[in-house]
Amino acid sequence: MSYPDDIIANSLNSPSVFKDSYKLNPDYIPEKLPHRDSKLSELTIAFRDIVADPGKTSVRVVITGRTGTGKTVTSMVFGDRFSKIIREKGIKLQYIHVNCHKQRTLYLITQDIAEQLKLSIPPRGLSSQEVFKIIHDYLDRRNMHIIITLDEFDYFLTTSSMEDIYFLVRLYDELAVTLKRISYLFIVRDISIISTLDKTIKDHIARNIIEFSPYTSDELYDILQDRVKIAFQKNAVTDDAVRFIADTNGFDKGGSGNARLSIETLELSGKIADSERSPIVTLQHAKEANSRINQEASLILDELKYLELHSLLLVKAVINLVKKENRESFPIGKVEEEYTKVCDLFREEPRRHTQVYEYMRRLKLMGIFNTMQSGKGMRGRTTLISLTFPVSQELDDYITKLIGALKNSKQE
Ligand SMILES: Nc1ncnc2c1ncn2[C@@H]1O[C@H](COP(=O)(O)OP(=O)(O)OP(=O)(O)O)[C@@H](O)[C@H]1O
Repeated sequence: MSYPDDIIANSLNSPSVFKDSYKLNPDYIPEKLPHRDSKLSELTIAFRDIVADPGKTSVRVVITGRTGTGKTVTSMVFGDRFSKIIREKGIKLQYIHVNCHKQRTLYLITQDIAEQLKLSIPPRGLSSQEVFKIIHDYLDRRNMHIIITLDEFDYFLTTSSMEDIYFLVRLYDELAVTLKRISYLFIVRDISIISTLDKTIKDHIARNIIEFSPYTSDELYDILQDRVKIAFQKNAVTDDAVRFIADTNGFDKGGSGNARLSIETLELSGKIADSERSPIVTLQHAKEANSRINQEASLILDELKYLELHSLLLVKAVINLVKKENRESFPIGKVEEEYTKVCDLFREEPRRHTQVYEYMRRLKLMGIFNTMQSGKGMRGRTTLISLTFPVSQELDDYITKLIGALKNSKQE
């Protein structure tokens, strides 16, 4: 065979550490969910009113937690199994999962729900309210109940009109029905978005909040070992490699506690091993994969080095808030308040309000801060600030060191 076909054919047939790499894909739903048994149980308890007295109440549950903590996968597994078990008890229940980031408007959400119910809706001319009425009539005719999961609900709350939020959440104030056939599971990354909502909306949502904590390194280790068993050849991944990935991402060791990132690192480690024609995934492969995945984060660390003192104090303020409150975004006023405290701690005179806002604007332009308008459903609109990168103990120490160095150089 001639060049370059020989290379391609050779690589195509070269051995692989993978047995079934699809099982590392984000869309793959694993059979087991280590360390989420208690969440499956909490969800069941929250929704069991549907079984006790079908149609009496519309259950509302909120799942909250950082990215990669298993919110989506756990709710999908729960929905699938719960509806099957309930069906065996003679209650027709369907689980419907809608991603509000993909279906960005109330109209698209209702269309998606109808589609999942295999209900054909005339393509044009009907309002979302009318579509909901058709859905409800359909459920009545079939004597069915549904749990609608609105994943990435933060997006809906921040982009939709007050009217649409009201309608969706307060559904049964608007629809005159005898049996409440629709229950909701709302998934939000940041619970503060709920606490700043109007009381009339909040009361309909925040009755039952289930929190998903970031995974510890031991928890990630178990999750990764499960994937190693199903996705890799026997004995192809060293224990050192798995332990390393679990330790760098474990929340208790200063990582973000993100299972997605950990699985991605495992997959990349395998690809690197394959490209080197190594029959096993070693610690070195895991380290290489980790540094490639974290390259973006290290670019940000580089930028932080060149910040002036008060921008650093602002970054430190947000880090403090993330650690204290275990969430990601904060109203701008709260950040300024924390900044004043940080200044006190470092014996620095805080800058004036307008100057602080100018620093924040620059941090946003540099890609260090993210800003987002709070939802229309919130009392008064405010800007919410978050960091564009995950907080770790290492980062916190690094910023403190940079602040110390700048203060020293000022005194000299
Ligand atoms: N306990 C677990 N056991 C096995 N796999 C898990 C577990 N938790 C999460 N995962 C896997 O980690 C990845 C991320 O999980 P998932 O999408 O559910 O997180 P999430 O909390 O919804 O994240 P985001 O907020 O970014 O949407 C998926 O591939 C999922 O299968």
